[in-house]
Amino acid sequence: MAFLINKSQTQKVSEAVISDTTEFGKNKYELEQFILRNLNNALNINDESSYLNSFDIKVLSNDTGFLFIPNLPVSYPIDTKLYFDLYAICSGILYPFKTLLTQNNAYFISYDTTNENQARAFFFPWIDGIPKRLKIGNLQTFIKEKVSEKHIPIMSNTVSIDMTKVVHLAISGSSGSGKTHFVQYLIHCLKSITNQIICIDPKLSDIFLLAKELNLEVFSPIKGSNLNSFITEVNELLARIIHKIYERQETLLTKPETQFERIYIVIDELLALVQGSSKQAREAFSQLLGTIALLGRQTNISLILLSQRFDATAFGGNTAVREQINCICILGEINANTCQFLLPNTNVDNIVVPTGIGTGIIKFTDSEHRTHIMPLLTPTYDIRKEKGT
Ligand SMILES: Nc1ncnc2c1ncn2[C@@H]1O[C@H](COP(=O)(O)OP(=O)(O)OP(=O)(O)O)[C@@H](O)[C@H]1O
Repeated sequence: MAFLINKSQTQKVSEAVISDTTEFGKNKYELEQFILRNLNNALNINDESSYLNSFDIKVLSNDTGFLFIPNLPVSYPIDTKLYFDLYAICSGILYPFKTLLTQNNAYFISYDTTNENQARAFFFPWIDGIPKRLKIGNLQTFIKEKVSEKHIPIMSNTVSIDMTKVVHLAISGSSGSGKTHFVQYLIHCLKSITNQIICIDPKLSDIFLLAKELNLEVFSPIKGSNLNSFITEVNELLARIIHKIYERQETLLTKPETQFERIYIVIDELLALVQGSSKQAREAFSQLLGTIALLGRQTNISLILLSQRFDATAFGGNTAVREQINCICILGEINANTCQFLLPNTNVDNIVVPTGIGTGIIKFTDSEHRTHIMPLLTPTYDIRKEKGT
């Protein structure tokens, strides 16, 4: 059957838009046969196929993904390479009916343990359809009705961020890829939950203006001041936050159940902050940021970091910060180069990323879910319209 493309996903890619997605993909049996047929043709495993009963496909009844079940003995290794070969074939053929969630490693689960030949399977989690952009008419009404700390909607088809599980968040992307638009949305949402948002805007630009408008604490360089004086001011702020962390840790010693109000620290354009500053100021910044990154989880202090490029320089040389970030958004061009620092060891080649402004990929990691990566389209909203300008 020919694939039909969902109109909302084509954006500027093609004018030759066909009709909306059909119902294909809703029928479990039809999907299983479709995947089997394609694997029999495309999978290179010593001429083994489902016709020889060498493997089977099962779509989960709750529509969270499908299983590849090898039927032993088989002549092919059941290893990470096979997992990613299957992923590469299926992510393409399932578009636009399902979006496979990229994994870092082969996702093994046990299947029929009463039969040693089918006791294991590969799991390929997916979301139904393709991620769709959230188009918000009135941001304030939307926030009132839909946003809570546990649920910040990111895309339609129910993709949302649970900020109670996000320890630290990073947004990267080249200039004009939509970082500011996205973080402004997050700040608006977070403001409806807490006033404990501190913004640092080395560019004295959009984040500074938004923070002023929302009455948030904000730090920006004063016109004419040198870079060192600004990073020193930021270092003083971070030292103050670390003091707060230690206070909270002390409280936890005697009252371990204490729930602290989360404090968000938004830092726009990390590179602009560290570049050009003295080595001493940069090292102090790197140590302070590292301490907050490490101790923030326990004490409810979250970093929201933006940068055109993340690398060791952006963190002032302290790559330990990266290990603490559990929600990563990369906007703009997605390739091994743009992803190598934030997503090392991840093959992003087969992720079908939508084109256009405010698109890219998002990776979640939390204690309940396995790490997965999915295409991202950031929400569209128009604040000016609401202000009537
Ligand atoms: N999801 C979106 N929907 C509609 N417009 C968007 C979206 N994301 C970004 N834009 C628009 O694209 C333009 C560039 O976005 P933005 O300023 O956020 O990029 P940026 O990555 O922050 O760039 P820079 O690093 O230069 O500040 C802006 O006009 C913004 O309003």
